[in-house]
Amino acid sequence: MSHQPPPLVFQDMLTHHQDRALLQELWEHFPEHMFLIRVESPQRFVVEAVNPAQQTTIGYPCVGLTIEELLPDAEQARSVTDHYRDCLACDHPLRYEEIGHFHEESGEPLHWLTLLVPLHDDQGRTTHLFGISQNVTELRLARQALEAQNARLEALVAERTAELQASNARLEALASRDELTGIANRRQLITLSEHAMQRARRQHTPLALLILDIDGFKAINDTRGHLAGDAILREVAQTLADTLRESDLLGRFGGDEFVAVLPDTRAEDARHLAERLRGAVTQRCGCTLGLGIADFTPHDDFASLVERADRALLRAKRARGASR
Ligand SMILES: Nc1nc2c(ncn2[C@@H]2O[C@H](COP(=O)(O)OP(=O)(O)OP(=O)(O)O)[C@@H](O)[C@H]2O)c(=O)[nH]1
Repeated sequence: MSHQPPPLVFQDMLTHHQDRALLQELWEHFPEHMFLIRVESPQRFVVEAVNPAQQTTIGYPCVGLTIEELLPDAEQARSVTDHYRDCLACDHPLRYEEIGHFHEESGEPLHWLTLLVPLHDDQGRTTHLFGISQNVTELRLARQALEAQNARLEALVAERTAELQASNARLEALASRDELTGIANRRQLITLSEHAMQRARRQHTPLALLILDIDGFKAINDTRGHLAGDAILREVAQTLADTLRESDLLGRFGGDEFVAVLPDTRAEDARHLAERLRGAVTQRCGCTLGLGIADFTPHDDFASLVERADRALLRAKRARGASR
């Protein structure tokens, strides 16, 4: 198969002589490496010529050397000849980046961006590979430094975000917890109770609300002091939390009043549980509890439910006062 050489780039503008002169100028003065490799076989590549820029870098006569002789590092030589074979196989200009240097004792490896062009004879056989190599080490090192800097920044942002999330979680916990007892505060109790009531309404399930109030707490404070009063509030909260189920909600409603919301619980079961709570508090905290219970109806909201439980608590207190 005969192979038509492509027309010269400048054939319409330059004479053949000028064309050659231009190539000669480029070869002599181009600041990047230019080289011509003779393809003796797909396994054997020999340096045919290097331009002055590349000759300066190499520093010793290299024309006539095979790639293995030219490059001291066997792996680097293999990588280069692999690129040459790729170029032969695709029979098309090839661009690639490689890392390496010409001298064994050189320090940090250099990065080269290379364009390789197959050159053909009249029969279309690839006899030579023409290459231009640009030293892009500074560019690559700058890119690596930028990537490292980006990675550091990303790590810093991730660290700050985690800190922020943790402090948000702490703030949220602080905003939703009663400082003295650690159980839900009134605001949190109302929010959670509204959700529980919505579920009860939707699923037609029972729900009960208990108000528990420490009997004669003012007298405890007055006789044993506020710190002792605080300790009792903490003990009562802990005892109530220990006795209730995981799914029940418990909060400090204010002063010496606690509210428990019991999802999936009928009035009768709520009464039994309330007695258990009172028994546990009497036993563990050395005080007694007044109690009011309200059963949820679909028309209730938190306020109406609390109001009924509060009235029941007052009635119970009055009844106990009258019976004393
Ligand atoms: N130690 C302490 N006392 C508190 C706290 N919050 C409210 N109190 C006190 O709790 C007492 C509640 O008094 P009352 O509402 O009259 O209740 P009580 O003395 O238990 O009366 P009854 O409920 O009728 O038995 C008041 O003296 C408040 O000052 C607190 O965080 N710590």
